[in-house]
Amino acid sequence: MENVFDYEDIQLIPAKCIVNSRSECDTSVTFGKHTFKLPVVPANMQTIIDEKIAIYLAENNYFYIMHRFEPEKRSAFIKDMASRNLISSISVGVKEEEYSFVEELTKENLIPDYITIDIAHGHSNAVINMIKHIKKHLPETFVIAGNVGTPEAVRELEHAGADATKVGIGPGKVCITKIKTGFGTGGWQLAALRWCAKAATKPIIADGGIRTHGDIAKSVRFGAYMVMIGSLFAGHEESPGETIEKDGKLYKEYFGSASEFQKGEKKNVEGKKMIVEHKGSLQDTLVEMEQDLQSSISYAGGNKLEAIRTVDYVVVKNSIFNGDKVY
Ligand SMILES: NC(=O)C1=CN([C@@H]2O[C@H](COP(=O)(O)OP(=O)(O)OC[C@H]3O[C@@H](n4cnc5c(N)ncnc54)[C@H](OP(=O)(O)O)[C@@H]3O)[C@@H](O)[C@H]2O)C=CC1
Ligand SMILES: Nc1nc2c(ncn2[C@@H]2O[C@H](COP(=O)(O)O)[C@@H](O)[C@H]2O)c(=O)[nH]1
Repeated sequence: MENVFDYEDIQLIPAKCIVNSRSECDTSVTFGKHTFKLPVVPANMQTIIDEKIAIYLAENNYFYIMHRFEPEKRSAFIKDMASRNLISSISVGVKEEEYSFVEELTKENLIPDYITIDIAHGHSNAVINMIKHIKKHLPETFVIAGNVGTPEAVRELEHAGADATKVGIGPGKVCITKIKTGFGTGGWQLAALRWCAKAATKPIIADGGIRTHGDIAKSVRFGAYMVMIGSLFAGHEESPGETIEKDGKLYKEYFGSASEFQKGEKKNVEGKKMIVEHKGSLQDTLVEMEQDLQSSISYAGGNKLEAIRTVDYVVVKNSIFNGDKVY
């Protein structure tokens, strides 16, 4: 495999500006039947999203994916979102009870707009069978399947009926898959995204490893239609979980979906728990993300997100921050 690189190793090359103000640049993206303000989705993790945040995001035209760790709440959630005339977007696993859950949704005529199959190793028959099951019972629902890290996996999941695939095994901030198993796209996530995008005929979500807003533009350049982000969304006022005070500073917890803390047992643990600095309001971060992405579009020499997809780039091997801290 040639050209292995990650976010840190790449700089996009500016093209002649065609706008008079960054505010003229349009960051919106169409994903499935809907158009959203940003090509960004907060990770479907329990310390990143809850019902209240989902409503806020949907009301304000941002894409969201509800996590699957309170399975009994999902039907009521879909009903509630429908009663508010908002999109519904949920996650499922692949265990036996999830098959019955999908069938129940059909019986109750609860049709989610989006379902994400949220599994660590998505290149598997378990995921292929679940895609087929959802497409059989809920044919109108847009199915996102993952996670994967190879073109073969993207092709197989698309062939099974997935409407989008999610790329990223091991690059996450609270991930320890790379350490515990020796496998994954950690350290070369951006190159893996590029590799997968070349094979994809449907949209790809880049998942994990985003550390700066510029990484969103880089993901778009290398083939992402959506970018899933955990750690940058953790620690906000609205984020689920307790605020912790330590040495006079405020923090919030962020834990992996495969952490011992999430699982409640020490079995196949591939995630950890950490605390992150309290960041203020989610809305401020979303606005800053939009402004930064508008600026990226202007540097790409366009006024729409599409302009970023074709910009030139250079590989600067781990040197773009010159040893500086990111912020
Ligand atoms: N993006 C990433 O890099 C990663 C993300 N995660 C997140 O952690 C959460 C838990 O993930 P996951 O463990 O898949 O979900 P589950 O714990 O729900 O497991 C789903 C099913 O798949 C089986 N399974 C899980 N991993 C493997 C594997 N490597 N090979 C064969 N079978 C497997 C499990 O059986 P059994 O447990 O008996 O093996 C179980 O039956 C998810 O939210 C996922 O997104 C976890 C790791 C990596
Ligand atoms: N290996 C693990 N990966 C995990 C776990 N929980 C979540 N995730 C993945 O991380 C991203 C978020 O990454 P970030 O760099 O933006 O913080 C998330 O969307 C999942 O794909 C876990 O326990 N283990």
